[in-house]
Amino acid sequence: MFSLTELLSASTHPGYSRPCGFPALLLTAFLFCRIIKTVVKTFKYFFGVRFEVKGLENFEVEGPAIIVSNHQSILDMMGLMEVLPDDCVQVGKKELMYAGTVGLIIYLGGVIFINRKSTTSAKMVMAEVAKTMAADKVKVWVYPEGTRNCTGDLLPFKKGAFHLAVQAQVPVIPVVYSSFTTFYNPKKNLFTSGKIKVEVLPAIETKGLTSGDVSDLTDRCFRT
Ligand SMILES: CCCCCCCCCCCCCC(=O)SCCNC(=O)CCNC(=O)[C@H](O)C(C)(C)COP(=O)(O)OP(=O)(O)OC[C@H]1O[C@@H](n2cnc3c(N)ncnc32)[C@H](O)[C@@H]1OP(=O)(O)O
Ligand SMILES: CCCCCCCC/C=C\CCCCCCCC(=O)OC[C@@H](O)COP(=O)(O)O
Repeated sequence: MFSLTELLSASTHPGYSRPCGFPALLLTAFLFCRIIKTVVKTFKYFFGVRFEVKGLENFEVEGPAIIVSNHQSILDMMGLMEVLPDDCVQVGKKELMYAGTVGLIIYLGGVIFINRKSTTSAKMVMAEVAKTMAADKVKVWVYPEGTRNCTGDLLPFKKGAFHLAVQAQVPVIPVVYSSFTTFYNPKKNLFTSGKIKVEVLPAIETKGLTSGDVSDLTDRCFRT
């Protein structure tokens, strides 16, 4: 069994690709996130993007949880910095790790990388996370659409996040970003000033649910 700390550092996990020996532990992630949050929060004024955050109290559930949110573009990451709990790691595609400086930031920020091209490997990593997130007392943020989508609508949810919640028997907390379509051009990656609403919704319990309930749980979260 691998702890989250191991998953974030020099894992020898067969389905997990993180260069060995690089000390990106949870504490590093925590400290690093603090720095990035401060920088991004300062820069948002320069970019003219404003945020209206609601429901932050819904993060105050006891113990770990799975957070799921929609994912429209890199702009989400600015909103993320407004709400990201200190005790939270994120799940991301492994290609991000190789994205130069951004990859390094993401790596140090404590992202758990999955290989979307290998269902078996992605499931294996998520199963390890499910086993250890309680001991590590962390929340795990997953983008259940599995890719960026800037149409103003939601893509169907993939079920990994919900399997994870059921396996770990932890609540799911949905987070919703309002649509960027009015001020963001995804093709050119350009945006004008605008306001983004970010709402943290009440937790959905999974205690007592089994793998047979995952589809219903996925639908329920999709509809909220
Ligand atoms: C502040 C510091 C800064 C640092 C931070 C900066 C920000 C960084 C932010 C980074 C942002 C990064 C943002 C990003 O990078 S977003 C992209 C990466 N994230 C994701 O892809 C997450 C969402 N994807 C999933 O959950 C997928 O389901 C996975 C990837 C797991 C598999 O997808 P795949 O397409 O291969 O397969 P499938 O979904 O058709 O599923 C196939 C079958 O398997 C079942 N199944 C699925 N999972 C599990 C499981 N765990 N245990 C048991 N079973 C499981 C499932 O029910 C289905 O069976 P059935 O139901 O049909 O019978
Ligand atoms: C000029 C823009 C200013 C935006 C401010 C960004 C805030 C900086 C904070 C953190 C460091 C950068 C993190 C960038 C993370 C990008 C994550 C991302 O968007 O990955 C795409 C992936 O999910 C899905 O990939 P595909 O849509 O399937 O391919």
